[in-house]
Amino acid sequence: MLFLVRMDVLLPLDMPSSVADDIKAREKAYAQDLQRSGKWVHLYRVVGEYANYSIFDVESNDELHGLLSSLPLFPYMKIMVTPLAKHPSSIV
Ligand SMILES: O=C(O)C[C@H]1C=CC(=O)O1
Repeated sequence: MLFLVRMDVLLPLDMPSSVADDIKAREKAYAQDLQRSGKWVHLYRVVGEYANYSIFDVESNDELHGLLSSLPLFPYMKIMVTPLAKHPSSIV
């Protein structure tokens, strides 16, 4: 099952930079593990925003929820999920 996911990162302005840097480092490691596993298929920065658009390929809504809610940045992100279906004109 494919999902388009937008994540907007909203770190508290008063969060110490050492804490933010630790969360971002753990987020990067987790995100790269998921990319290597094939579940996090695409990850793009939104130009000019601290946000990304991603494509996930997972078995279920519950699996996606588990992956997203395990992101170290999860408490600090607004996440929007769009389920994707095959387009009738698509050739892939
Ligand atoms: O930077 C972001 O967009 C948030 C998050 C998603 C992957 C990652 O490493 O951080």
